[in-house]
Amino acid sequence: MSNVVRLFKDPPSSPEEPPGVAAADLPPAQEAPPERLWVRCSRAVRTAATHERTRTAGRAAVRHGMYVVGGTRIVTRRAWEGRTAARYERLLRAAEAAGQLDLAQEWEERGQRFREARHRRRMDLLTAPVKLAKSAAAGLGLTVGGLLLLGIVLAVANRNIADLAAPTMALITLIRWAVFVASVVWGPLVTFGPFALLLALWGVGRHQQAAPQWTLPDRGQDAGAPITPSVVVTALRDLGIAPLRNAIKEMGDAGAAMLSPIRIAGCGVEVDVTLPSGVSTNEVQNRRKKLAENLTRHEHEVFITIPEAARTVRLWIADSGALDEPIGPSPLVTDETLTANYKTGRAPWGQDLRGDAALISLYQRHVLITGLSNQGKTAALRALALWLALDRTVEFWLGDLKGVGDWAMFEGLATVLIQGPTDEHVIQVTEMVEDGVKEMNRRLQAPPGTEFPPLIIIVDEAQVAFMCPATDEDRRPYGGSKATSRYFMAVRKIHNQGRAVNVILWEGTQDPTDQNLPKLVREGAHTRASLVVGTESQSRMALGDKAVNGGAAPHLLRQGLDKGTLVVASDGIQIPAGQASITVRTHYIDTDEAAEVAERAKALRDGVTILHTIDSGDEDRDPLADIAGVIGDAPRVLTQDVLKRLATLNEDAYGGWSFIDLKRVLDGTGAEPYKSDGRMVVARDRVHRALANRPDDDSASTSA
Ligand SMILES: Nc1ncnc2c1ncn2[C@@H]1O[C@H](COP(=O)(O)OP(=O)(O)OP(=O)(O)O)[C@@H](O)[C@H]1O
Repeated sequence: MSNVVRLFKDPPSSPEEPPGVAAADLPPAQEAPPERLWVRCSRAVRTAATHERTRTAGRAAVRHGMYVVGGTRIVTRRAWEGRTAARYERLLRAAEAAGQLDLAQEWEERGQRFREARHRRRMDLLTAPVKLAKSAAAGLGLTVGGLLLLGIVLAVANRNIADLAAPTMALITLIRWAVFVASVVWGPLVTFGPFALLLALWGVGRHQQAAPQWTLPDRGQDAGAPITPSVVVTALRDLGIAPLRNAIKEMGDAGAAMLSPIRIAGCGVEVDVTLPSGVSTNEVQNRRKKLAENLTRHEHEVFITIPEAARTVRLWIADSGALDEPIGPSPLVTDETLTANYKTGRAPWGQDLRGDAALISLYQRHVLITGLSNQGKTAALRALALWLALDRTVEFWLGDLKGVGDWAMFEGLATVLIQGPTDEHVIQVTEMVEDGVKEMNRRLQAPPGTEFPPLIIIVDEAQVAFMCPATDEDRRPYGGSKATSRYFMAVRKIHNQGRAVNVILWEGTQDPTDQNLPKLVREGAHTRASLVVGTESQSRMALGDKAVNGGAAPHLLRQGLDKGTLVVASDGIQIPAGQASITVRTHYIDTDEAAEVAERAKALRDGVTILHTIDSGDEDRDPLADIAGVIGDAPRVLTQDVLKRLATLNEDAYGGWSFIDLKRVLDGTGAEPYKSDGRMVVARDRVHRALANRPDDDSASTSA
């Protein structure tokens, strides 16, 4: 290494010495110059002064000092109010601030009465000295007279004249003792009295927490503390709404007059707050997070709704953490005997926040459920369908535009089941909904009074249909929201007229936008429910302005944590008076449980033929084969159901068919319609026999 030329005379020492250099070989480390004493002192002082323990001690000292100051203020005020009309004035102002004019009038009258009584007492005082002197003279005379009389009685009884003065002397001795005791006690009383007074004032101040906020112990410690009127009033006062703060300050101790009694409501409490004039309900609603924090709760644990009464907000405050507890399983899963009734029944969907069962009527209501992805939309929609499947009169046509098997259990239950995400599936779903329109039109033309079995058309992941770019041979788009858009127009028609003839559309859709969920489609649903969504504007799309203005806030639910929690706006569910929506935590029915419920529903019904696709129906039909196809495995099917299924299979060929046409085809085949239990049916075996015995058998093929 001797040929290495060093570029630096004194290379700077590296922070880490190369390994292998013995410590002894190193030059002695250069010692840092000693710090000045004042620097060290000031640093020590600063460390000590800013240490957490010092701060806590400092806060405690100020706090307890302020308790005495606050206590003095409170006691003085109480004394002052006890002697003057200030109390009545204060309560009068509080009632005025809260806009309670009746109450204000009452306080004014009471104050007036107090002043009159005080005036009378003062007038009485003017004549009091004379009265006092007179009664003192009378009292003295009576006492002296009484003592003398007692002395005379004693002197006569004891035959001793000296006893005449004995009672008077005894009284004088008593007075002397009293003076002696007072003089002994006086010294300590004078010494300790002020301390006792301070202690009493401190006690009052501590009880009322009369110290600045920053000196009080951390509020985090009492997270989840019980909700009392004073907690609610303080939380409202500190909300940052100036008129509310001033009004509450004016009210002083009377702030709780704004509150209704605090009621236990499910896993939380509920209280109505009548706001002072000048404070609007949505100002409070907009500060939900702050209010929740002031109440030592998380934002999602406080719900603010607007009840009927004017200028009133209803707060529902959850017990801390209670909303994170799961709710129990669905009655659909636990009660194997459960059945449904489309017209009169209500689906057991979940629980509201009060813990009451949330039951929803699905009778003649189009349904729309929205939410972000993977939050439980399919599960919520499916739970409704599973319940309704337990009414055997209900027919389902189902299109699942995700197609990963979420609805697979409806195989054998739904008359039409389309599962898949491609444009081809969208086309089939569109045709299914268009067939729904035809069925609706057919029903609308039926004689008045005709009863129509419910037909529920379900499209899950409907946004896929709206966003589909495919067009048909006439260049009409399947997706989009133009007047030519086929899916959109079919949905609109059913929304407009399907209800009365029981052709009902349910849609599940994800992450709504104006493009994937057009306004007219949103507005067309009678029951609108939303899981968590991203923004308030999405909440408005999902539930409508009215519900959101009334406090519905699915955008404030927590993504991932509030799975299955829906905000529902519908007249089919009981919503507390004055509110526009209700929050429902739905029972979760997983896919396996759903399959079990579906099996039960199937057991309630005959075999139903599933049409996995809708035929476009241009080819020549074979009516007998088609009849066999739509009968499926059921031993016999009502003629009207055969007609309906034929029409679903191919509207063009069979849409206009009546019983006469059916009879015409079956006449002479040996499979003619016949009466069973008083109703006309077609038997599967007979139709199959007719098919088999047909001379020109070659064209027979079922289209199922
Ligand atoms: N009521 C519920 N309670 C608790 N968890 C639920 C509930 N509903 C759904 N989940 C959970 O959410 C997951 C997603 O549910 P689901 O498939 O219904 O959501 P989705 O919104 O339809 O999803 P996607 O966006 O894929 O359509 C389920 O696997 C389940 O774990």
